[in-house]
Amino acid sequence: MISVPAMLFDLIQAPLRWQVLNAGLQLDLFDRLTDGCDVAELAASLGLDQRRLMVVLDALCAMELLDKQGCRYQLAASAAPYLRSDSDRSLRPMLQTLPLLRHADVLAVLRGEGAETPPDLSDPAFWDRSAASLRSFHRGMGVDLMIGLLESLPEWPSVRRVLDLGAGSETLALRIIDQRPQRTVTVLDLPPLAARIAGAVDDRVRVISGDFNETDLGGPHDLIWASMTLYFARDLTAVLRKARQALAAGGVFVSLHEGLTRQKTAPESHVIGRLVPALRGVNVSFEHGQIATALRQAGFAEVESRQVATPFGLIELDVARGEG
Ligand SMILES: C[S@@+](CC[C@H](N)C(=O)[O-])C[C@H]1O[C@@H](n2cnc3c(N)ncnc32)[C@H](O)[C@@H]1O
Repeated sequence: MISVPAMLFDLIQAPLRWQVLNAGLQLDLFDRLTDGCDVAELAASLGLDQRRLMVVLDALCAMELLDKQGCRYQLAASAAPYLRSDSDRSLRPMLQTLPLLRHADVLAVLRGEGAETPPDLSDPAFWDRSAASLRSFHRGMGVDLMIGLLESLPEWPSVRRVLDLGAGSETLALRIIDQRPQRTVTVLDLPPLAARIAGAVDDRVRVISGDFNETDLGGPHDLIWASMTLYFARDLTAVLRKARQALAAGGVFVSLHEGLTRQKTAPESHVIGRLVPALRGVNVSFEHGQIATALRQAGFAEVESRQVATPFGLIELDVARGEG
């Protein structure tokens, strides 16, 4: 556990880390430095002062995103998959859009200064605009974790038909099918994001375009996966009941959402990550046990819940089985 003085001192540095990374993104440094480059050459090509550029490059080295050899800087091998724009696992679309939602002058927002337009998470166009960011999150970090969680289920080896509710991208569906081509995956998402997903898959993936509050979920499915999407259920129990009815006998429903504890003050990653949207009036987090309770109310006989440590914070995994 980090001491309070150490934590407070670290907070002085924390915003600078983001700003240094952001400078690197804006200047396209990570693509420019993929094969290494001399600082004088780089400064000339960017029209920047060499001394100042070196200060920023050294900071990126301190953050282990670049390597330095004399006056030559190169993108670090461990960072390259996530920071090169041409990499399958590039996190750049996420890094360039998520901060627009998460960062703000907190004091100004708290004081109600400036024209604040809250993001409208119920607007399908909002999710369509988030498509590149979601795909990048999935490819760069999310889907590895999700596949690991699916593989931890005893049912997984026998699962043939999967529904990904509020999928956000085709990435998980394609990974599931690549693992075992006999599987079929249906993804459900709002139009126009669903149309975008349909354009990125072949006939191995079925796409349902609609709102899960109203649309038929198809089926029967052996497994229904719902990750960070159930906030948009108008009646959570009703949506979960509909999901239960769309499962085959012996089917399993899996939810991955945060579960806030300590009177909604933990885990820190979620409380801080969703602070600015919450200040602007958009507060969608679930509390610990809320989904498990709704799953039981929806008629599932058995609900198993556990906390999962992820690179984006502690998340609650709820696995529901059986008829109530
Ligand atoms: C935060 S993203 C989560 C994406 C993905 N499941 C994940 O865990 O990364 C929320 C997703 O839910 C979808 N969504 C929001 N409201 C929905 C609704 N009423 N019906 C279907 N999908 C919805 C959004 O379009 C988006 O793809």
